[in-house]
Amino acid sequence: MKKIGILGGTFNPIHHGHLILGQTALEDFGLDKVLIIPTKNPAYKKISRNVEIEDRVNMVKLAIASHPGFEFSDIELYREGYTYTVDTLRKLTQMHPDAEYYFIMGADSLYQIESWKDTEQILSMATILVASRNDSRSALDAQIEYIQDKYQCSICHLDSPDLEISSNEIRKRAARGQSIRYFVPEEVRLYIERNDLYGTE
Ligand SMILES: Nc1ncnc2c1ncn2[C@@H]1O[C@H](COP(=O)(O)OP(=O)(O)OP(=O)(O)O)[C@@H](O)[C@H]1O
Ligand SMILES: O=C(O)c1ccc[n+]([C@@H]2O[C@H](COP(=O)([O-])O)[C@@H](O)[C@H]2O)c1
Repeated sequence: MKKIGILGGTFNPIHHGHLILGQTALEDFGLDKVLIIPTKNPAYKKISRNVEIEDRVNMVKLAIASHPGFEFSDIELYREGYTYTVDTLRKLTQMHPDAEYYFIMGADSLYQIESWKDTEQILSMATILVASRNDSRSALDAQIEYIQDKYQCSICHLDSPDLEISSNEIRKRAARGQSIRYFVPEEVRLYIERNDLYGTE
């Protein structure tokens, strides 16, 4: 049975925190591949600086181009209305009913997961792999236990290096004129600069 990882995100922009998270999941859980899925229209989050979905997609494609274990997926790009994970998982399980799905996330997402649409359904269709994000390990363990007990689902801790990198910080650095070199892959940095995505407001 194929083991498929899913790494969804706003990716505004994609950065090394995302890539190392996906790579750790791929390796530590013996996944066959990780689908990198840009979220087109999040219900819960404004797209800062109104960066177009085309730019977020282009940056994802540049970031993962050389990695055979990562696969870009457009599954959320052609859906009307808000983008929900439950719809993505339903579609994937319909298309490949014989695969096992692993939804990869940082701790902030697990703390929010009960506010997501159809949490219980999501947790019945995928195993969650969660990494801490410079937060307390004991608080994350408590959240894992709470969600597992409440929904009788499977959540595994992902032992990924804690990298204090966020898209928000990258946008702020770029707007202040600070370098974002090494926060993102070089091709992504050049794309951001060429298209002045986060330049001074
Ligand atoms: N440095 C990181 N370490 C671990 N997980 C991360 C890291 N950055 C992002 N993630 C996870 O990747 C997924 C997609 O994240 P997203 O695209 O929102 O990036 P972000 O850096 O959190 O963005 P923003 O700063 O704009 O909120 C989320 O589950 C998030 O928790
Ligand atoms: O389905 C939902 O209700 C839902 C609510 C918040 C986040 N998500 C998903 O969680 C992933 C990370 O989201 P974000 O906001 O951290 O970029 C991405 O795939 C989102 O579509 C999904």
